[in-house]
Amino acid sequence: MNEQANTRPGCPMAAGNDDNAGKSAEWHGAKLDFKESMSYGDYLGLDQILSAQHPLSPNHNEMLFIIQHQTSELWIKLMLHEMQAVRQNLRENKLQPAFKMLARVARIMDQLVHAWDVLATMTPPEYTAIRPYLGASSGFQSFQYRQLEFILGNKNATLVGVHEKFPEAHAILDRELHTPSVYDEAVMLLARSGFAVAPERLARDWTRPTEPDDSVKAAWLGVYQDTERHWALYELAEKLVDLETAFRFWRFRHVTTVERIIGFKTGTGGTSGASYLRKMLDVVLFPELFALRTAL
Ligand code: HEM
Ligand SMILES: N[C@@H](CC(=O)c1ccccc1NC=O)C(=O)O
Repeated sequence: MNEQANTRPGCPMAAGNDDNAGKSAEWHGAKLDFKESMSYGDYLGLDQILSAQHPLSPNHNEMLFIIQHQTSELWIKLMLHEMQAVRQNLRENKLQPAFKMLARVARIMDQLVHAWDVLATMTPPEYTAIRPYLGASSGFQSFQYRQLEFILGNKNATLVGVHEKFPEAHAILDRELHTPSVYDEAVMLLARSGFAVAPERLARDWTRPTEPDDSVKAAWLGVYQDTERHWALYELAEKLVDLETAFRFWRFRHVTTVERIIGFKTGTGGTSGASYLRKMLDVVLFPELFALRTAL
């Protein structure tokens, strides 16, 4: 008798099978009784995660829409966790751990870029059936996404107000707005490494988005002109460029997927929709790292 067939959990042949009579359930030595100890689902909080999908429409495709966003939010949560640690490591001049985390964040972003392929299986009529149920909700109100933009330096004080309804999220975002970004920390590291960064750049208004600075450009140029001497800063610069490149692809896939699904309709969040998202393609997170390349 094939052991695999008759001892598979839930296999009707297992129940009452003579080979198993009188024996307690067994499967390749695996622990099967979790009445008293922590199981997979307990550890991962799957009760909460898997009971958090509440489609509002009768449309089959809404489950895809919900899960696509929920998984994106989970990955954004991890990116924030990593980027906060990157910022702290840069402050402490610990570059090696920061490199590992930056590489991880870039790979997560790549994964989110490819995730658009799944959502793009949803056609305009399929989405049109769901859209009326979304009301005024929009990804524009994603608090974690806004925090990610802020930690990367794309600050925007006006958008913090969106989260006033949720004091905890609002406080976190407001703190992030006032905190130097990961890129600001990289610039401070350049200064600590002996590069002449303008004092105004080192004590700027942190609530403003990153603006290109000639002294920072000259410093990064110095790094790229003598990579042997400044290897760690060179590696940091390239990791940041990797991350920004992945983020640019994400923005591009967002706008092209949106154009494919809703064309040029106004967004549920109140913006012009695809045209607004196209403008966001002009955002440059780490301006000097791209500008210096022309001078090499
Ligand atoms: C059918 C799919 C989607 C459509 C039609 C769509 C549409 C839009 C539109 C029109 C906007 C502009 C804001 C507005 O007025 O609503 C927007 C913003 C946004 N969406 Fe989506 N979106 C889709 C999927 C996603 C997914 C999967 C995510 C991932 C989390 C996402 C995240 C965001 C974010 C973060 C913003 C704000 C961007 C910014 O302010 O720069 N969207 N989306
Ligand atoms: N802004 C989208 C709606 C939308 O995409 C959305 C709505 C609720 C939750 C997440 C969403 N995704 C990204 O914006 C629209 O205008 O159709």
